[in-house]
Order: sequence, then structure tokens, then C-alpha cells
Amino acid sequence: MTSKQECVIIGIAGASASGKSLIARTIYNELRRDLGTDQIEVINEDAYYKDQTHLTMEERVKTNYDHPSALDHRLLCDHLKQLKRGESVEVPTYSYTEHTRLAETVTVTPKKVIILEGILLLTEPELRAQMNASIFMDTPLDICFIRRLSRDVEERGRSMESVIEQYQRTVRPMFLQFIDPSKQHADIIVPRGGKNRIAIDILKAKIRQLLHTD
Ligand SMILES: Nc1ncnc2c1ncn2[C@@H]1O[C@H](COP(=O)(O)OP(=O)(O)O)[C@@H](O)[C@H]1O
Ligand SMILES: O=c1ccn([C@@H]2O[C@H](COP(=O)(O)O)[C@@H](O)[C@H]2O)c(=O)[nH]1
Repeated sequence: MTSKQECVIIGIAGASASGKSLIARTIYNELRRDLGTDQIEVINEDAYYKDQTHLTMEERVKTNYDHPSALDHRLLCDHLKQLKRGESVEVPTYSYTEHTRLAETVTVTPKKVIILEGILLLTEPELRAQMNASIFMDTPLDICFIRRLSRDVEERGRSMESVIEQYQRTVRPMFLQFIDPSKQHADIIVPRGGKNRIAIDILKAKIRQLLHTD
């Protein structure tokens, strides 16, 4: 018997371009229909990349964005605790093209369901402690690389050369050092990516069970 939760937090981790956003968005869209549009939110760990406005663009591109120290996990954890207490939070907005935070924030009000998604979420014990369930997207790394290459060129204003250089310098080594070992902390490991229909249905059923709405 699961006890009823006022705020269910689901963490989705995995390599860059493993399908975290896609699965989070799919669950969000499908559960919104049942729970109501204002009862579910997706929070992206990327919004919590540290502010780099004090650095030049030349310096910003050298940052290791795949190391836990690039992210303000303290602020993210505080925001999750505030949402659980029924308080609204101001989530930062981040620009991948400017490689820094923007001046605007987004107000997030307390919700029944928060879906958190991000590469390094499961590396941090305090963040894991806030989650009711955690998922690791176990998509093969070569598939992730191909998807990242086309996504970053099409959507994040990057050149093919810069994506390849960054992949070899930080993305792959940090995946092996931090992200892949964090898989051990996941409750569910999802193979093949963001379109795994059975995984989506299992996660929706678990969220409903935690909310006791089924
Ligand atoms: N199973 C899949 N089949 C085809 N394309 C996919 C699949 N999963 C994700 N993608 C695509 O790969 C890219 C990266 O996926 P995304 O969900 O943004 O990854 P992440 O959030 O883990 O970085 C996106 O363009 C997405 O549409
Ligand atoms: O300024 C930045 C900030 C982040 N990145 C890369 O983004 C991915 C994480 O985002 P996903 O949506 O999970 O792909 C991470 O691997 C960073 O390398 C960046 O390139 N520039």
C-alpha cells in the first residue's frame, strides 16, 4: 500500500540526447489530460546551469557542462523542497547559445506532479532524496551522439565541428565518469529511448498510484 503524496517528484536521468526530454514531455502531455493542466510540471536540470555572465564568450565555451560543478544543484534542491511545502519558485532560464542564464525567470507554482529531467540528477544524494521514483534512460551512446549532433546543430546554434570537439573533450568522458555510474541509483532503467511505450505506461501508472487517483 503506497501512501498518498501531495507532490510526486519523478527524476529522469541519462546521457545527453538519450530521450529524457521526449519521455518527460510525453508523460506530461498524457497526464495533463487526466490530472488537469495546472497539476503537472516539467523542470529541466539545464535551467540550473550556473550563471556565466561575468565570463567572456571565449571563456564560456571552455566550461565543462557535463561535470556536476557546472550546475547549481543546491538551488534546484531548495526549489524542490519549497514546491513540496506549497511555495512557488522562480526557475532560472538558460541560453545554450549564450552559454549563460538569462535575466528572466519562470514562476512555477506547486503541482501534484513534478517531472525532473537532466543528465546529472542521480549523481547528487540530496536530489535523489527528493524523488519518489527515478528513471535512467539507457540509450546506446552512439545513438545519443548522432541525435545530439543533429539536435545541437538544428536547435542550439552549434557547428558540427564544435559538437564533435565538445563530445570528445567533456561529454563522453563525463558520461563515463559520472552519468553512467549513477544508473545504479535508478529505480527503473529504460532501454531504447524516449518512445518506449511500455516504459511510458508503467511510469504513468506509478504516478497515478502515488497520487491514489486510479
Ligand atoms: N526513440 C527515439 N527515436 C527517434 N528520435 C528520438 C528518440 N528519442 C529521442 N529522439 C530525438 O533525439 C533528440 C534528443 O532527444 P531528447 O529527448 O531531446 O534528449 P535529452 O533530453 O535526453 O537530451 C531529439 O531530437 C528527439 O526528438
Ligand atoms: O551552455 C551549455 C550548457 C549545456 N550544454 C550541454 O547540454 C547537455 C545537457 O543537455 P541535454 O538536453 O541533456 O542534452 C550537456 O551534455 C552539455 O554538454 C552545452 O553544450 N552548453
